[in-house]
Amino acid sequence: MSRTPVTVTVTGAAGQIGYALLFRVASGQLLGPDTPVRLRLLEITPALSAAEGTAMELDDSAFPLLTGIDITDDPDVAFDGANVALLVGARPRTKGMERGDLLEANGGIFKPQGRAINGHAADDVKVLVVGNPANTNALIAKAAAPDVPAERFTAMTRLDHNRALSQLSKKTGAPVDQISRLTIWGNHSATQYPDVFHAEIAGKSAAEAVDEAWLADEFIPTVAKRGAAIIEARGASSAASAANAAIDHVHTWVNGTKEGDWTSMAVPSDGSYGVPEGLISSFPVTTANGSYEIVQGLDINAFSRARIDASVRELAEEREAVRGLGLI
Ligand SMILES: NC(=O)C1=CN([C@@H]2O[C@H](COP(=O)(O)OP(=O)(O)OC[C@H]3O[C@@H](n4cnc5c(N)ncnc54)[C@H](O)[C@@H]3O)[C@@H](O)[C@H]2O)C=CC1
Ligand SMILES: O=C([O-])CC(=O)C(=O)O
Repeated sequence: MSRTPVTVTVTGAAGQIGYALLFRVASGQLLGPDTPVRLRLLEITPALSAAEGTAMELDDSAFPLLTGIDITDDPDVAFDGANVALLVGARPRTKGMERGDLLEANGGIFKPQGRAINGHAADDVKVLVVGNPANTNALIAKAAAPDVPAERFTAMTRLDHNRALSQLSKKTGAPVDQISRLTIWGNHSATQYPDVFHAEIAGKSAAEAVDEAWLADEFIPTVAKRGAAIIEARGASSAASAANAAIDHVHTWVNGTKEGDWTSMAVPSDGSYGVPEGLISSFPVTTANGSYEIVQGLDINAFSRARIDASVRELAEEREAVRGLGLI
């Protein structure tokens, strides 16, 4: 274990996802059992003490791979030398807040963080935005970091992907590891489109194993509204499953997708599948050697086209809104 530590910056470190995420990063589940990590935790000033408490617990876990922890409320310090940046902290929507207010409040967080990444992160930085509205927050951070290659800014739809895998597994009885080529398209919101038309179960068409009524009336709404269902049931938004998906997202980005399979990541569009260039939209992607590529050439049927277009339209509206606010 003589490798140089990888610097992982986590924002919102004192929040509930942070609490579920940091121990897994420190234990080696993010980057693998041979990669030491240095954690840099960013919090707002009033939450620094709580972040320090979490750091004490990280110390008390005596993780062999954890070489150090820094805690700060200054983004320039937090992103200094960051190889992996997990942007979790965000301003939640509160009562009476309009969507524009939410986008503006988050612009106040993700614009300075994008600038700090631009000025201080390592040349190979990989950014995952988890904080909602994740796709548009990633767009704001990307716009504030013109010196970082745009493709390094991604947003999380892996939780939606995992939710879709699990629902399809329950319906068909197939174990999740026999299901491949599922796709989440579009926005991490209720308009997202979980697509099984290219998915396979043990190498056979998944779409043929289910009927269209189940897809339209149960599968798609269950996956798309799962976040709200968790809030309703738990009284708090999903945290451990979100942290798990963040681990999966970065682990796959760094270590590669399985032969013959792909995953879902929200990445800057290159115009593929009619998604306007630059929007951070979820696509099927393969990864290898620390890079990803959007899977090309899939046939999109009319059922899928309408749903992809609806979610992409929402992303375009969010982009217009943040443009109007001068955030990009
Ligand atoms: N993309 C996805 O699939 C999912 C996204 N989320 C989103 O993740 C975000 C975090 O969720 P939780 O951890 O449950 O929230 P939380 O409210 O428990 O924690 C958020 C933390 O971020 C901190 N924070 C706020 N502004 C900050 C700033 N400028 N810099 C650094 N830290 C800051 C807060 O002090 C707080 O400790 C939320 O926006 C939530 O909606 C949650 C689940 C899934
Ligand atoms: O709405 C939220 O904060 C939670 C969320 O994104 C999800 O669980 O997918």
